[in-house]
Amino acid sequence: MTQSLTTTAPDQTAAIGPGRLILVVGPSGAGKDTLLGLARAACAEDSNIVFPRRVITREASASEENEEVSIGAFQEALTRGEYAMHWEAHGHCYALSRAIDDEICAGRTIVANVSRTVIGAMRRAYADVVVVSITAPPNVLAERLAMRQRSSDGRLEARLGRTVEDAAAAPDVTVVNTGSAEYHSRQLVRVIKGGKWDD
Ligand SMILES: Nc1ncnc2c1ncn2[C@@H]1O[C@H](COP(=O)(O)OP(=O)(O)OP(=O)(O)O)[C@@H](O)[C@H]1O
Ligand SMILES: O=P(O)(O)OC[C@H]1O[C@H](OP(=O)(O)O)[C@H](O)[C@@H]1O
Repeated sequence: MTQSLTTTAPDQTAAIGPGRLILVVGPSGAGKDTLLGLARAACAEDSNIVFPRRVITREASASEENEEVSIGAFQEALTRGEYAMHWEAHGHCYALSRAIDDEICAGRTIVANVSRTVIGAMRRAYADVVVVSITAPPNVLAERLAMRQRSSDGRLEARLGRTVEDAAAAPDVTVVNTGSAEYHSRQLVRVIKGGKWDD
């Protein structure tokens, strides 16, 4: 497990700051949205911590209030440069709006569940990036996805089989989410607030 919480982009003049960008990543079923939901509630009183809604080409559901867009609207917004980052996975397109850049320029902390494929580019684009990997053993992932029964998930074997091989995707902090979600969400909150995470 690694604990160097801050990554400084090589070209400080070009990087967007001074606020922090916290990227929560990990395999499907690890518990990213669960821990983020609990952390969001714990940070509700702090207006300097922002959990932006993701833009996704799928319907919003009980497990996530994403901004739902059609594939056409997504591509038009992308062409207009409206997204700070975007990626594709599991047959859907995802993005975070450029509005996060204004928040980061104002010194706020942005916390979001993103693809491991965007980490390298985000480390270069932003001045203060922290990557938090949420993980669990493969059998736990399989059990959790089977239990979740989200209708838009598609074939669970495909979700479980997805891997991202990218040296730039190495996390700063790893949370093995096999204890209680409440316990691990408190670890995430400590990272979000800039403290030691495993006290
Ligand atoms: N610590 C935990 N203990 C038990 N169950 C958990 C824990 N964390 C999450 N879960 C459950 O595991 C399932 C998957 O969690 P969640 O949807 O948060 O994963 P995810 O990493 O966001 O997955 P995806 O990338 O597919 O969206 C959910 O049903 C959730 O309730
Ligand atoms: O495997 P990689 O590329 O790291 O992650 C891809 C995407 O998979 C999950 O999407 P969903 O919210 O389950 O649809 C994550 O939230 C992430 O956005």
